[in-house]
Amino acid sequence: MSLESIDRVAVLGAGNMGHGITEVTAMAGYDVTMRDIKDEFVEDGYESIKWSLEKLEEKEMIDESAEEVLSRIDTTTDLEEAVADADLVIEAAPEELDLKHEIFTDLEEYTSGDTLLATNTSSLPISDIAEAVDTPERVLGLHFFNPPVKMDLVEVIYGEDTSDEAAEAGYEWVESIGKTPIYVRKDVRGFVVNTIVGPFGGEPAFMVSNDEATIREADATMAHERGYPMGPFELGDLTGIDVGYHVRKEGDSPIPPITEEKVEAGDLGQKTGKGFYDYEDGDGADYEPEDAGDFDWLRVEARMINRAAFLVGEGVATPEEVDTGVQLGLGFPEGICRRGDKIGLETVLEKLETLYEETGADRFEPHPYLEELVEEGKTGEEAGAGFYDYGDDELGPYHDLNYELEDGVLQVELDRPSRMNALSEDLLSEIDDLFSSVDTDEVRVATIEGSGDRAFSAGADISGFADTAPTDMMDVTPGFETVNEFPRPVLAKIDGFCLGGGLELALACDLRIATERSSFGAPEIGLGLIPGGGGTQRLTRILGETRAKELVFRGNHIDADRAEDWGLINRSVEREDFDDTVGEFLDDLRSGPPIGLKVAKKVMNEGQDASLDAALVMESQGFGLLSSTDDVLEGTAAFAEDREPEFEGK
Ligand SMILES: C/C=C/C(=O)SCCNC(=O)CCNC(=O)[C@H](O)C(C)(C)COP(=O)(O)OP(=O)(O)OC[C@H]1O[C@@H](n2cnc3c(N)ncnc32)[C@H](O)[C@@H]1OP(=O)(O)O
Repeated sequence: MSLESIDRVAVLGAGNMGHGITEVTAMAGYDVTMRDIKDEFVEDGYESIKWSLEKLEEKEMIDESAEEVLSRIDTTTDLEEAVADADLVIEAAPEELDLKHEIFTDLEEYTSGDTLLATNTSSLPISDIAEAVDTPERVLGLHFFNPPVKMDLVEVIYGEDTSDEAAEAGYEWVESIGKTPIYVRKDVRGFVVNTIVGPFGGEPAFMVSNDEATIREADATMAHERGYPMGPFELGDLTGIDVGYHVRKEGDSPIPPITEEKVEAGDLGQKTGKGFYDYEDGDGADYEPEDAGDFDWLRVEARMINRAAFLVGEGVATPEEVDTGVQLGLGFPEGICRRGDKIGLETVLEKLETLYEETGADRFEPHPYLEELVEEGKTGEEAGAGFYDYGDDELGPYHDLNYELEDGVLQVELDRPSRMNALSEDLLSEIDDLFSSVDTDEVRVATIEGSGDRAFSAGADISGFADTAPTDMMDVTPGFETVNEFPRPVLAKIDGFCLGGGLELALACDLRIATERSSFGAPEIGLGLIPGGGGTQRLTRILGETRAKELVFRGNHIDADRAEDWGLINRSVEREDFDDTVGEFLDDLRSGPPIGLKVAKKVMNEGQDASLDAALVMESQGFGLLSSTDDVLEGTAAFAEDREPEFEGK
């Protein structure tokens, strides 16, 4: 049982999750059979896949045609036929344990002992489902999020008997389809993501029930001040108030009175036209930033951080896994462990202790792991350690970016795919920190790219704006300047949206290569703003006033071909040629003379703002300085000997 042994996949269920999983599996190049119990279910699922693939093809988000992807999908209503040759089966049937038992009993009969058996359940224990088979070691959870085509995260869940071999094969398979897996090492209710999200909706509902807050206060604070993609009540209305209600009921968790009232009245949210907000006779979730008041957000976040302490302390997941889970699965602006470390775990613990003392409610009882961290003085970033270690003997830890330094190439990936790699305060300071602390002797060239398949970066993180002081908003530039002044060439690899602050970051790089589908713009004017990370100045210098003003004043996007035509980027290339073109640039830059490139960059950057006379002096000083380097001796010797030079940066 390994990734190499997985060629054919069967997905059982053609509903929202089933057909979505089928689609992403086929998109990754696997042959897949989608099975449901009735022809009409299978046909509906297939039509939805076809529609979605055609949209993706239209937007150039897939490298092949919709037809080619569809040619890898078979459909059937016959379970045995669907799974007979499958190496991996993913069950995505309704959430009824008896039904899943029936399916897994049949799977034991129809599949070979080597077939990996996965369930996409979001609420049933994997171990309970695995009871139906004699070989529970090959049963695991692969929990996709809705819709699978859009959502990057998959939880890979161990049941009590799941073997490491099976879990690893599942994990690697998830990576092979371009999704991000996280391990859930124990079969806990809610796995990782739903464990954390519980208090996000639940605690504000208790507070409103107790007249300690209003719905609008809670939503406005959490969305506009704490940066969550939407307020807890808006979220409840969107997912269905009854859904959260049933999860609590099944888990024997106390139910907030307001939730109970809504369910009893049949006001279940958007689907019934009314929930916490009125969508028929009212304006829906119409809260505004000024509704925030003094809502006690710490009470909500302290409970989520306590749940994170449970997950980490009990060995269910690492802080990195918890944080990846909430960012990709829930669109949280940053990881919840990271947030705890920033708030200070002693503050979190104190909040929980006070509430526990005042109310006696179990949900506030601090988890021993949280107490342990605080007792050991690991109270967060300021103390140098918390959930994470912030020791300063190495780079990072970085939460919003990834980097790799190999063979002289520093590859930096902006890692906030659920927010289109929008530049949060953290991400900006991590860029600043990395480019100012990395050992430049080890680096010959750096690249910056976005993670996910949609954007280089869609600009500064708008969700943080309402709560940001004007002085902090003006703090965008230092990170970009560090990149601009980095003594090695920096190349922006752009595939997708490159907007606002994202464009400004790309402009701070020396070279820009983009895929044809990419688009560029300075949309800040639409927000009542102007570019604040060097955009007004660098655009004018690079494009000239006419084109720069068009971009800044109109706020429109231009495509990559026009961007190349205007000189905004060096190359616009087809996606399939992207890596090769970048590779050709990198080969030249990596083998070029480090000091020569450094001086060229400095003189060209600084010369732009000097008079021509002064700039020419800078150039000749640089020229003179280089003439005494070993690299120049090597370059001229290599020329005379008709060989490639080997520059050492001396
Ligand atoms: C000094 C610098 C200042 C600035 O940079 S100001 C910001 C300038 N940038 C912008 O104004 C661009 C804002 N974004 C957009 O216009 C759109 O997005 C796109 C055109 C890039 C894509 O649109 P679509 O395909 O419909 O996707 P989606 O649902 O809007 O975005 C997917 C998720 O990404 C989040 N997101 C996108 N851009 C930002 C951003 N700049 N800050 C924070 N989040 C962003 C969204 O909210 C959403 O998230 P969810 O799925 O949770 O709803």
